[in-house]
Amino acid sequence: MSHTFRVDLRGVVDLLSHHLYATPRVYVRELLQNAVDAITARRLSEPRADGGIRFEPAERTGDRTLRIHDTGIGLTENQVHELLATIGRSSKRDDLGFARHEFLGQFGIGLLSCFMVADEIRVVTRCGDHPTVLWTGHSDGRYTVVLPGEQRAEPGTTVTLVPRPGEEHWLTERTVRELAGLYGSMLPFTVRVGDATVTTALPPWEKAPGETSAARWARLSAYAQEAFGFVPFDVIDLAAPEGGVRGVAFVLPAPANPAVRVAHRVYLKQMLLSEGIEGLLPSWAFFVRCVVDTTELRPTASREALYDDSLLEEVRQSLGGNLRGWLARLGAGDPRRLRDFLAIHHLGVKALAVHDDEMLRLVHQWWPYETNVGQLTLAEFADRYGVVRYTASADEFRQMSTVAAAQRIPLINAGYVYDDQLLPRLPDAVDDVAVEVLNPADLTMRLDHLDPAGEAEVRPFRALAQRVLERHGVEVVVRSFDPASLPALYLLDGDTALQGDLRRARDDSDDLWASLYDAFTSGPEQRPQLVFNHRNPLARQAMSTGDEELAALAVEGLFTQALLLARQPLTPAATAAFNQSFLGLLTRAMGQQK
Ligand SMILES: Nc1ncnc2c1ncn2[C@@H]1O[C@H](COP(=O)(O)OP(=O)(O)OP(=O)(O)O)[C@@H](O)[C@H]1O
Repeated sequence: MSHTFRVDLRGVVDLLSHHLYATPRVYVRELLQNAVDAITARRLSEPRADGGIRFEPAERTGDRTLRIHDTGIGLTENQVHELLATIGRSSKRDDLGFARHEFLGQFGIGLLSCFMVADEIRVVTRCGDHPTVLWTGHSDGRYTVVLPGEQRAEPGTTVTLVPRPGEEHWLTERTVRELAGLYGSMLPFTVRVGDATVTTALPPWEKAPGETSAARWARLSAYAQEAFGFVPFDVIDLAAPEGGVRGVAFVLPAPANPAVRVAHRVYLKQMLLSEGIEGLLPSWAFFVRCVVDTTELRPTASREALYDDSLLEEVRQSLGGNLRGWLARLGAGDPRRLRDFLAIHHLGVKALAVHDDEMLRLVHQWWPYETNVGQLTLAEFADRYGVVRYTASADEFRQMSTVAAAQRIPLINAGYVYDDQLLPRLPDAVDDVAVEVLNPADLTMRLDHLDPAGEAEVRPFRALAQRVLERHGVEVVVRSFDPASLPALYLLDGDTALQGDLRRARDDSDDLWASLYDAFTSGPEQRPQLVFNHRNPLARQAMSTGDEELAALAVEGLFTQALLLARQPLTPAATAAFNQSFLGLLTRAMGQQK
C-alpha cells in the first residue's frame, strides 16, 4: 500500500529561516518577485495591462498587517489549491520542469519565506473574469479557501501578512520602504510603499539619453558611495552577452586584501538578488566591486548565490576580459593613471602575479622598480640592459648597488614583498626575457684580482687582517674595484646571514637546543666577506704600512665602517672593535702632534 509524504510546515519554515535564507529581510524580495512575475504573466496576453505594485505597511492598514497589491494575472480557485497550497509547485516552470525564462521565480517555495515574519498569510486574488478567491494559510500548515461575496474590482492579487508576535517591526513603513527600495528600486514597474515611489533611480548599468560623461561619472560615483561606501578610483562598463549581463565595476580607491572573497551586487531581471554574490569575477579581480544585472544566470533557491555552472564560468571569463581591456586601455592611453592604479593596488596585483601570468605581465610592464640606475619598470630595464639582474633582498641591494653600478652592473632591488618569487617566474609569462640573480659572492667574482706581484705584496696585510677579524667570522679578500673612494666593502648574502644567526644562537644556548640548531647549521660554514679595495688610497696605505699596530687599528676601523655602510647591525664585538680602533687611532694621532 502506498502513502503520500506529509509535510510538517513548521519544520519547513524552520528549515527555510535557519538554513536557506540568511535573514527574514528576504520576505520583501519574495513578495516583490511574485508580484513582478504575475504582472509579466498578465502582459504575455495583455501587453498593455497596467504594471503597478503597492505596499500598504502596518501603520496604514490600521490592523498591524502588511498588504501588497499587484495588478498581475491573479489565480483561479483551482490554481490557488494547486499552486499556493502545494509546496514546491510553481507556475513558472514549463511542462518539462525547466524554469521559464521570463520569470524570476521557479522553485515554488518563495511565499513560505513570509512565515518567517507572519503567522498567517491571506491571498485575495482574481484572474480575468473568474470569481475572486480568498486563500488563508497558517504557519502550522492549515489553510482555507473561500469565495468571498465581495469581488475585486480588477484582476490582480493582494497578499496580507498577519505578523508573528515579536516580528511586527518587519512590517513597519520604514522597514518595508527600505527593503522594497533595496530589492526593487531598479525594477521596470512602479513600486510604491505608502505614498512613496521607490523605483525612481536610473539603474547604474543604463545610460540616460544625452547624459554627459561628467554627469554619468557623478551619478555612478554617488551610487558607489551609497552602495559600497567609497568614491571609486574609476568606473568600468561591463557586458557579458552570453549571460545577459550588463553592469559596472567600481575600482577601489584604497588597497584591498586579495585573499578576501569579493562580494558583488547582482540583479536578476532588474530585481536585486543579493548584495553578497561571490564568484562572479575571476579571483584576480580583487580590486573592484560590481553591480550587474543578468537575465540568464540562474540563482540558487536561497537567491544568495549563483549556480556555478559553465555559463557562469563563461561570464566570469568575459567580465575578466572587460577588466583586462580597461587595464590595456589605460596602459595605451593613460599610463600615468595605470601607475596611479598600481600605486594603490600593487601589493594585491603582485600577490596574484605569483601564480597568474596576466598579473605578472602587468607588473613587468608598469610597476616601477628601485634599481641602481634609477626607477625603471622591468620591461624598460630588460630593454635597456638585456638581462633582468636582481638582488633577492633589500640588504644585499644596499650592500652592492653602488659597487655594482661602478662596475656597470645594473641591478634591481627585488627585496620588496613577493618580488623574489615574481622575478624568477618572469620567463614563464614574458617572451624573450632573461633573468639572473646577483649574490654578493657573484659580485666578488666580478671584481678585479690583483696581478701576481700585487697579490704577493698584500699577502702579509691580508694575513694580519684575517687574524684581526677572525673573531668576527669574516673572510678577508683584497680586490681592485670602483668606486676608488670606497676603502672596503662588506658582503653578506641572505643564506650566510641566516647561518650566522643560527650559529650565534647555538653558541648561546644549552646542549639540548644546541643540538637542534646543529641540525640547521650543518654544512661548510659560509662567511661574510670584507673586500679591501686596492684602488683606494687609504686602504693601500694600510696595506703597505710596516706598522702592524697601525694596520690592525685601520683594519678594525674599516671593517666597522663597511658594516655601517652595509647597514648591518653592530654586534657587541663589532662595537668593541670600533671603539678600540677609533680610540687607538686618536691616541696615535694625538701622540704624533705632541
Ligand atoms: N502575487 C501573485 N500573483 C499570482 N500568482 C502568485 C502570486 N504569488 C504567488 N503566486 C503563485 O504561487 C506560486 C508559488 O509561489 P512561490 O513564491 O512560493 O514560488 P515561485 O515564485 O513559483 O518560486 P520561487 O520559490 O523561486 O520564488 C507561484 O508559482 C505563482 O503561481
